[in-house]
Amino acid sequence: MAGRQDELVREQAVVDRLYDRLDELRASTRARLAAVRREGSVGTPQNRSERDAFATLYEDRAAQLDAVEDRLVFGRLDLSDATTRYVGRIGLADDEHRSLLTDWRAPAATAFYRATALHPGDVRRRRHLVTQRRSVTGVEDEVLDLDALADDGGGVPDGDGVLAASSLSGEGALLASLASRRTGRMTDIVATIQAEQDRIIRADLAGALVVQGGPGTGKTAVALHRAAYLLYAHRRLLERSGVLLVGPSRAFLRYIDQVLPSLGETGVVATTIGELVPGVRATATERPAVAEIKGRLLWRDVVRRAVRARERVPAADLPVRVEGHDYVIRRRDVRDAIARARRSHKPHNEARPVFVREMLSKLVDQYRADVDSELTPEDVSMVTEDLRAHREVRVALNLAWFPLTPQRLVSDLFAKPHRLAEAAPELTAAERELLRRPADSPWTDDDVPLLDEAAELLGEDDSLARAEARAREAERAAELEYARSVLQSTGAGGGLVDAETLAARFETTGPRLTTAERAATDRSWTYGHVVVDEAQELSPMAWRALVRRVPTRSMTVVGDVAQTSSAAGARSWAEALDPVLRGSWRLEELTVSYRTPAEVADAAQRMAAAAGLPTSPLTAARQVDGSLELTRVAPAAGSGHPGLAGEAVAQATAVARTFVAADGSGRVAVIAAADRVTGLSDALAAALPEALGQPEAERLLAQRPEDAQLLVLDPRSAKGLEFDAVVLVEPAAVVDGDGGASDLYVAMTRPTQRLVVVHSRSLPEGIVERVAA
Ligand SMILES: Nc1ncnc2c1ncn2[C@@H]1O[C@H](COP(=O)(O)OP(=O)(O)OP(=O)(O)O)[C@@H](O)[C@H]1O
Repeated sequence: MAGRQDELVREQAVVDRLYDRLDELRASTRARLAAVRREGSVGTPQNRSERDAFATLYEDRAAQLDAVEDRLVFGRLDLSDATTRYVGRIGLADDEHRSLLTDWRAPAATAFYRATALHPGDVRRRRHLVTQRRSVTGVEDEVLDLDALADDGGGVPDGDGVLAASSLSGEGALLASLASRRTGRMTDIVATIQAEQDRIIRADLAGALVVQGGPGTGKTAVALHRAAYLLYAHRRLLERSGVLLVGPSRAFLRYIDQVLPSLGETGVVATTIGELVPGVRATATERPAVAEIKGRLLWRDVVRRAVRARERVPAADLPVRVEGHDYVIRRRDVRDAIARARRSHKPHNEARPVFVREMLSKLVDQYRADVDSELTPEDVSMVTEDLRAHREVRVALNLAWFPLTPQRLVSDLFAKPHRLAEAAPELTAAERELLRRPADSPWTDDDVPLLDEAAELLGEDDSLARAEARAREAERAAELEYARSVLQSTGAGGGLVDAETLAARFETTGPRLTTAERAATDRSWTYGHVVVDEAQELSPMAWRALVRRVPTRSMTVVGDVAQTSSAAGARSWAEALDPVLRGSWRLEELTVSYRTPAEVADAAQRMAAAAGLPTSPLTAARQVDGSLELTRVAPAAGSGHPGLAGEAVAQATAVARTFVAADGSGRVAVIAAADRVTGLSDALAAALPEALGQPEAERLLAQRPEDAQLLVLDPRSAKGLEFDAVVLVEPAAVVDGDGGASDLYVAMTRPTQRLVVVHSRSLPEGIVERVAA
C-alpha cells in the first residue's frame, strides 16, 4: 500500500497549493470589493455607475470563488509529452499567469472526458481525485496508453485501478457518486461526465439540439452542464443576452437550483411555462381534455381573430352633439380609419392612436364643413380636444377599437361564449363548452402561452406606455436639475456644454440590473440560448411562446417522449418541433441509465414496451442486489383497500429505516395515483411514531414538503426527481389515471437503490419477466 499512500501524499501537496491559490484570490477580491464600497456614493453619476459596475463584478467573482470550494480539483491528465494537467471547477493561474488548474470547460480539459483506450490522443493516464473537504482521500487511475507507461516504469497504482477497457470513464468515482445518499438537491456531475454526455455538453451553440433519453440517463445533468459550458465558451454573447432555463415546476427548479452555482454560474433565468409572462402567475391545474385543446396550434388564429373582433365597424352611423355642434360617427369613416390603423402593422394597442387620430380628423373635417371657414391650427387643436374629451365620442371610438390587456382578451374568450364562437369556429360546440369558465378564474399553465400570444398581438396598452413616458420625463427633469447643479458647482459650461447635453450623458437606463434580472421582467426579452427540460410536456402553443424568446433558435431541448403525461405534450419530437422549428433541429440520444439499478430499469423497460410507449434503449450503469421487491396484498373486505394502504405504510417505514438518516440525507417516496395521495399521507403520518419512534417521527413530520425525507406523491409530481427508495402503490391504478402507462414508467424509474411495489390488483404486463416455458 506504500505506493498508493505516496500518491495520496503527492496529490495532497498539489491540492493544498490549489486551495491556497483559491484563498489568495478570495482575499484579494474581497479587498477590492471593500475598497470600492468604501468610496460610497460620492462623485458624478458616471463615477458612481462605474463603481457600481465594479462592485457587481467583484461580488460575482467572490460568489464564484466561494461556490467552487467543494471538489475544486477532481482530475489529472498525464500527457505523452510528460506534462501533467489538473482539471477542476474553474481555471486557476499563478501570479506569473502559469496555469495551475484547467477549467473543466476549457478545450484543454476535453480529453479528461473523452479519451479512451482506443482513442487516447495524447493522454497516457487519466486520474480521478477523490477529495473530502480539502483532503485527498483516494485516487482512481485509468491507463490509456499501457505501452508508454510500461516504458517509463509507470503503472497503475495498486488499490483502485479500473479496467482501461471499461465503457464507463472513472468507473469507481462514478459508481460511488451514483450510490451516494440523495439529499433532495441535485448535485453536479462535473467530475464524472461520460463521453456520450460530454459530446452533447460541448456541442455547437447554433441551432436546436434535442436530447432524447430514457429515465435517469442524465438529461437534466447534461442540460445544466451544457448551459454552464455555453456561458463559458460564448461568454461575451450570452452574458449580454442571457440564458433561459425552462423546467416543469417550481419544485423541480428548486431540486436543480444548486447545480449551476456550484459550477460558478449564477446568471441563468430559470422559469416554468406558467411564469413565462411577467405579471401572470398560473396557480390552477387544467383538466387533461382542456389542456389538450388549449395546446393546439389553432390558437394562433383564434387569438388573432379575437383581437380583430375588437376592431369593429358599428352597425349604424351614430349622431353626437359636442359643444353645440352636430357630428356623425360614420360607419364608412370608421372602416377607413380601421384600415389605416391596420396598415401601420403595429400591435392592436399600439395602433390605436392611429385609429383615434384618423377618426378625430374626420370629425374635425365635419366641423370645418359646418362652419364653412378656414380653421387656424389653434382652432383645430381646440375642436380635437373637445371631441376627444367627449364621453359619447370616447365610448364610440372604444367600441370600434377597444384597448385591452392580454388577460382581458383571454378571460373574455372563456367567459363569454359568443366571443369564443366568433373567434374559434374550428372548435366544436362541445369543445367550446369544455373551455367555459367564470371571468375571474385563476390562470393555468395552459393559459400562459395563449396570454403570451395575445400580448404579442396586442402590444403595450398605450395608457401604460404614457404613464411610463411621464415617469421617464420626470426622471429626465431630475437629471437635468442635477446637471445644472454640476455646471454651477464646477463653473463649467461656458458655452461648451449645456445642462441638457450633460443630462443626456448622465441619463441612466433605469435601475442597474443584471441581464438575468432585466430579462426575467421583460416579456419581449430575447435570449441567446434557451434550455428546456422535461420538454416532452410542452404543448405546440408553449413551443411557440418559447421560440418567440430565442429568435436565433439556439436551444437545448431535453426530454423523453415515453414519459409524457400532459395531454397536450409530445409523443414524438418531430410532431412537437417541426411546426415551430421547421425541421431545423438535430437529435442526440442518451442510453445509459445512471440512476436506476438494472433490475428496476429492466422491469420498467419491459412494462413500457408492453404498453407501447415510444421508449429509447436503456442500459443500467449498475446492479444493486435486491433492488426490486414485489408485494401482493389480498384485497381487504369492506370499503377501499385498507390492506393495501396498511402494507404500503409498513413498507415505507421499513425502507425509511434503511435509507433515511437523521443527518438529513436519504430520501424515500411513496408514489401512488393522485386520488390516493392524501389518504396514504395521513396513514403514514399516523404510523410514524410507532414505527420509527416519537423523536424521529416528529423530526420527519416537521420537514417542509420540499425538504421531506419521507413523502407521498403522485407520479406527475415525482417527474424529474429521484429518491433512494420508492414504494410504488397499486401500479394498475396509476395506469388508469390521466397519464396512463407513461406515469407508471416515471414512477418506476425514480429510485436509485430500491423499488418496492405493493399491489392488490394484477401487475401491468411486463413488470414481471415472463420466463419462456
Ligand atoms: N456522468 C454522471 N456522473 C455521475 N452521476 C450522473 C452522471 N450522469 C447522470 N448522473 C446522475 O444520474 C441521475 C439521473 O440524472 P438526471 O436526473 O439528469 O436524468 P434524466 O435523464 O434527466 O432523468 P429523467 O428522465 O428521469 O428526468 C442524477 O442523480 C445524476 O446526477
